[in-house]
This record gives sequence, structure tokens and C-alpha cells, in this order.
Amino acid sequence: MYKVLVTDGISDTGLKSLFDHPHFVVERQPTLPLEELKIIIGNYDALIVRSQTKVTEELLESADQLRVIARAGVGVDNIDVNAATRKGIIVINAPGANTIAATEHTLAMMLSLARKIPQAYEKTKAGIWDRNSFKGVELYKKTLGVIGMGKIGTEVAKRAKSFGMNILAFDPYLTEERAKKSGMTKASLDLIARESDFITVHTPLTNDTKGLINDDYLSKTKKGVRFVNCARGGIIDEKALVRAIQSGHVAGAALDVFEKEPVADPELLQNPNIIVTPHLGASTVEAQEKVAQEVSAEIIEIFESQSITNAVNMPQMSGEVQQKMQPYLLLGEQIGQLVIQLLKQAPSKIEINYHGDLVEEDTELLTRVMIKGILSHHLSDSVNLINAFHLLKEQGVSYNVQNIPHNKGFANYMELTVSQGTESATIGATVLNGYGARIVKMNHYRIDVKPEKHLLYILHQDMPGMIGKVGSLLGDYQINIGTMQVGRTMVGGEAVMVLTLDKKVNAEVIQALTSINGLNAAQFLELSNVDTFVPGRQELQKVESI
Ligand SMILES: NC(=O)c1ccc[n+]([C@@H]2O[C@H](COP(=O)([O-])OP(=O)(O)OC[C@H]3O[C@@H](n4cnc5c(N)ncnc54)[C@H](O)[C@@H]3O)[C@@H](O)[C@H]2O)c1
Ligand SMILES: O=C(O)[C@H](O)COP(=O)(O)O
Repeated sequence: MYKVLVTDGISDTGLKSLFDHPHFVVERQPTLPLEELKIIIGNYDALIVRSQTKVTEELLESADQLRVIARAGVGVDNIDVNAATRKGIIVINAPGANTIAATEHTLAMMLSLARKIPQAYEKTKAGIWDRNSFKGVELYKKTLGVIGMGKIGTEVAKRAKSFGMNILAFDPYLTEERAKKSGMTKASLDLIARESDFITVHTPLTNDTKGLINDDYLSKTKKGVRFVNCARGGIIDEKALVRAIQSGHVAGAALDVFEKEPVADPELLQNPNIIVTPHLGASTVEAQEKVAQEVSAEIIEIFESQSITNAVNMPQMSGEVQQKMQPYLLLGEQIGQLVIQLLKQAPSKIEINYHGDLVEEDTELLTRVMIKGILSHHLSDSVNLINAFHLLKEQGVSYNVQNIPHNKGFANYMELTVSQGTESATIGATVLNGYGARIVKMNHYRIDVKPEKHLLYILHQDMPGMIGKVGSLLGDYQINIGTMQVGRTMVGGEAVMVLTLDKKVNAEVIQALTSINGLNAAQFLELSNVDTFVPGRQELQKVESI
């Protein structure tokens, strides 16, 4: 049974698939303070939160069983994703599930700001019939500057156009063509400042967007401009905004999100030209059901079939992609395991070259798999696909991946080299259509070996009788040979012999082999996985063993 902790106000209807699932136990808690959450978090395999629960590094230190953190929403800024990654915990979210809710809230806020609806409501409810203080402005024929043309920005612009607004849009990823097609103008931030009557922000909060709207930017805006922020507190510098409103340059602002939540700043709350809501952008029945449904379905997928779609700290691993890449993923982990055994020490550098058909594929997952294969030799279970890159960095190992269209004689080919100082080891491998995985290069020798659990790598002089001597010695030790491959770079020079064996070879056998005249080196190599590679299996290992 997998134990799922749900904090914050998450829709019961949306969680139905988890509640009904025979392999999951769902426990609900309100938004808990850190100290209380720390005491219980160690009992759970998955955690589902909205934005109130702060999933900090300190909390994660107590979360030894946790494998998945699910954000029932978009923004993961309340989750220390780096700390989760370091611990090998998958962080997922539900991008897009609350887009419409946030879009409609933005429009509601813009209209409320233009027509002073909250201020008029308050007075009317207090019994005062005031028809003079609340003259508003129209949206029709006004210019709306949209900063951040992602999912929500795009939907906001679409609806604002139907009000007869001109749209100026800024987003680093917005192309001239997309802007034109959507009937908006791709603009610079400066142009938006100069021309807009309303400006709405729809970016995430990043180092680049923090304080994007500051004193300097506000000074460039058109007098009488109105701001809307339904994205993240801090994109608009609150102090600068208050100053610009107090000076009369900015006419007003509608804020759903704040630098610090819950907001308590009286300069914001008491300003008559600032209207506020308590981070309600995603709070519709529909959006809440959808975000909870999406993360519930994904949690079930992750634990039941190891398929990961919306991970924030992992490339996509949909069933389809997995199936297509499956033979390469298995082979990738195997060559990672073999190359590190050949090097016999920790590497300081890793080089991966993809050739042929692989150049067309998204190989990030394959790269992670290889790195996991390499690192697990020294770090064992502490390395998984989530933290592979992080651990590499922590160990000070550099890596370089190259896509080389030239196919090296195979339809697909991957070559992995690890090195430390002047020492290096290389394995080249391919998946042969109809024949399966093959190791086709070991160091500088061309070979053709099907990866198997027990391998023997021998370097010897290229002279008559070597194969017989090795075969009869292994026979003396009751070690059956499955296959044998020999390769050489020049006649009479050093040659390689790679054998697949039915059982392990111990130090005594290696010693006996190396005492054969003309046999220069013998190394036993072992693979821990030869059947199937299921991405995510190891990430969930602790859970499965409970
Ligand atoms: N108020 C709420 O309850 C609520 C609900 C949902 C989403 N949100 C927030 O709304 C924001 C947008 O969400 P989304 O789903 O549209 O995200 P998205 O990822 O689809 O879009 C974000 C866009 O911002 C752009 N961007 C990033 N940096 C930028 C910069 N410096 N300048 C201009 N554009 C930049 C990106 O290129 C991207 O297109 C996020 O901050 C999200 O957390 C808030
Ligand atoms: O990022 C989001 O999805 C929104 O900010 C919604 O946050 P909430 O789930 O806490 O309402």
C-alpha cells in the first residue's frame, strides 16, 4: 500500500481515483506548520499540496520514504525542487489544469479595476447610495500590455481582444508569426510601458522577473496606466507600485498575489486604488477538480506503471516514449555499468556521443540512465534518474554529450567514454534491428557481444593456442562459457577476448588466468540488470520493498 498525505484544501472529487484505488491509502490534513508536518512526513510515499504548504529542505530531511511531491496547481515556488532532486524525489504538477480559472480571474480583476466594482460594492452594502464616486473607464479601444505569453497570458489576450482591446505582448519565446496569427503585436517591454493603458503580468517568478515592474519601469509607463497581477507576488515591486499610485502616475492595481502571503501590508490593503483578492486565481470548482484529478492520475501512473508525464525535475517518460526508447535505455544503463568497471576508478570526465538515428531522439533520459549506471558503481542506491545530474555535479565530474549524425556503420550507435587523468575506458553499443543490443566496441577493440550478466574481458598476445588455454582453465573451475568473441587491432599484437559466462568468476580464477603465458590482463565484469529497464523503478524501490 502506498500512503499519500494531502494537505491544503484539495478537492475530494478530484482525489476520487486515489481514494478508490486499492493500492493507495489517502490521509488528509489541514495546512500544517512545519514542525507538525516534520513529525508525520516520514510515514508517507507521496505528498499532495497547493501553495500554502511550504515543502522546504528542512521538511524533506524528515521525508525518508517520500518518492513523489505533487503540486495540485502550476507554481512550484513553495517547493524546494532542488532539495527534492537531491533526495531523488519526483516533483510533479498540473500545468494547464487551472489556466482557464486564472484567465477568467484576471479578466474579472481587470474589469473590477476599470469599473471600481469592489469599492462600489463596499459602499452600497454599507447602505450608502453613491453614484458619483465610481466613474470607471472602458476597456474598449484601450491597449493591454501582456507580459508573459504562456498558457494564461495567451488566453487573457484572446478574451481581451473580444472586448476590443489592442494587445501588445512580450515573451522571450513569442515569435512574430505567432503574434500576428493571434492578432496581437509582439512588443518590447519599453513599448508596452509607453503605449499600454492596462498591463497584466503572466510570467513565473524567477530571478529575471522578480521586480520586473520596478521604479524605473513604472517611470516609463503612460500616465494613468492600471496594473493586474494574477501571476506571482514580487513580479511587480509592491513598494514601487504604491509610490507610483500615491504620486498619481499609476491609476490603480488589481492584485491576486503578493510578495508575502497572507498579505498584511497596510499600504496595499488600505490604498483605495488597489483592489485585492487572496490568491484566488485557481479557485474554481472546475479547476480544483481538474488539478486534483491530474495529479492523482499521475501519482497512480508513477507508482503502478512507472510512467512520468509532468515531472518538474525529470524529462517526460510517457508510456509511448518509454516503449520506443526501452532497448536503448536498458543498453545505456548496461554500458554505464561496464565502462566504470573497466576504468576501475571514479571518473572526472564523461563523454557521450550519439550517432545515427539516436540523433533524432530526445536522449536526455538515455543520458541520465548512463550516468546512473556509472555513478551507482560507487554510490549504489543513493543515485537515481532524478538526482543523477545533481550527484555528478556534486562529485565534480564534468560531462559532455554530442549528437553526431554520421552513423559509424550502424543505424544507431552510442559511445560512452569515462576518464580520470590519463586513464580512460570506452564502450560503444548499438541496437541491431531484429537481433537486439550489442556491445560493438570495448576500449579501442571492435567486438560483437550481447550484454549478459557475467562477462570476462581478457587482453592477450595474438598468438596460437590462447583461446584453448582460457577455455580449458575455465573448464577446470567448472565455469561454463556462453559465448566467446575475439578481436585485435593488428596481427601478432595485443588482442581482446570477451566471454559471456554462466556464473561469477572469483579472484582465484583471475589470478590463474593472468598466470597463463601471453595473457596480459583479465577482468570480470558484472551487469546488475539484463532483462528490462523500467525508468522510475529504482526511484520507487523503497516503496516497493515496504
Ligand atoms: N493566481 C493564481 O492562482 C494562479 C493560477 C495559475 C497560475 N498562476 C501563475 O501564473 C503564471 C503563468 O502561468 P502559466 O500557466 O501561463 O505559465 P506558462 O509557463 O504557460 O507561461 C509563462 C510564460 O512566461 C514567460 N516568461 C518567462 N520569463 C519571462 C520574462 N522575463 N519576460 C516575459 N515573459 C517571460 C515564459 O516564456 C512563458 O511563456 C505563473 O506564475 C503561475 O504560477 C497563478
Ligand atoms: O500556481 C498555481 O497553480 C496557482 O498559484 C494556484 O495556487 P493554489 O493552488 O494555492 O490556489
